Amino acid sequence: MQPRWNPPKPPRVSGHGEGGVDLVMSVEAVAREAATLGARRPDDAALRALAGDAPLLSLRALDAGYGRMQILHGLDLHVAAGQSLCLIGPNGAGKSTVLHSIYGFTRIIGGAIELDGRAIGGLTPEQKLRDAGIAYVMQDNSVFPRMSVEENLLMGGYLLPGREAARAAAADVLARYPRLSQRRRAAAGTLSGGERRLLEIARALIMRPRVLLVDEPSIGLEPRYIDAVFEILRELQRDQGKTVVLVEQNAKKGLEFADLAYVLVSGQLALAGPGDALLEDPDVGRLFLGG
Ligand SMILES: Nc1ncnc2c1ncn2[C@@H]1O[C@H](COP(=O)(O)OP(=O)(O)OP(=O)(O)O)[C@@H](O)[C@H]1O
Repeated sequence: MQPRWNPPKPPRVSGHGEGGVDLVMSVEAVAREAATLGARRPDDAALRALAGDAPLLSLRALDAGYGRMQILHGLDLHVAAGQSLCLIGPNGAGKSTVLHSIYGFTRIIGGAIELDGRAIGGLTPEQKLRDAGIAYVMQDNSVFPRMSVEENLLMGGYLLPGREAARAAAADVLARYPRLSQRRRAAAGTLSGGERRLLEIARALIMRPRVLLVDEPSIGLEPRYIDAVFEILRELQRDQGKTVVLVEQNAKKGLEFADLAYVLVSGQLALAGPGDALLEDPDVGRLFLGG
């Protein structure tokens, strides 16, 4: 008889190197490398300095998880207004859990989450979105395929007071993205992969957030759309001053994009620095960039 419980697969470290080479490491190698990187972990003062000593969003010694399972262990993180920060690391390291914790999807066990120096760890996701100006773009394909582009955008405004406010916000967003505007009456399911990702980001903008949490913007996208999506995020950061915190499995793209990068291993910070510095870092190169 087949066992009903499938034993967990061993963790893999995967990255996308030059030429799209996937790097896969054994469990032992992951443990060994994690220990090496841990020795280089910056302290809180160094992390604050990376955020110009003026963080907008901070995690302080955050312990968080799901139910009884603790995933994040004493995580410190600081990002300033208008900065971008990319989380990279092995599968299962807890990168998405960081975004889930900031947005309010996890159980906070200890530590604090602060926005502008105010503790926000106790707010619900709705309060985060409506009151704190934090929006979350989830990893999975989350458009409603049978609804039009415009209707999908209106869904992003469900916390606004009344349909008219949502319509006005959707019109603002459509004015910024002609590609979506041209197709606003089309069913979202007929959009290309890149357009669907744009719609997901645009929907998160309806509430005019200050902070955008973006989970794996490049996942499932054909290579020709990936640069376009990062360009949209860059424009939001550079021209509109949004703070962007993202998780990215394509480490090279994430590091090229982000001002700051944090490497997470087993729910702990292993390494952090400017994105371009980590792009040149030999440990990061070996682990995540294919050599
Ligand atoms: N909603 C959830 N409920 C329970 N456990 C979860 C949930 N989401 C994630 N986990 C668990 O938390 C751990 C960390 O997962 P997480 O998705 O944060 O890692 P990750 O670094 O983003 O990985 P990946 O790169 O594979 O997406 C994993 O063991 C995962 O199974």
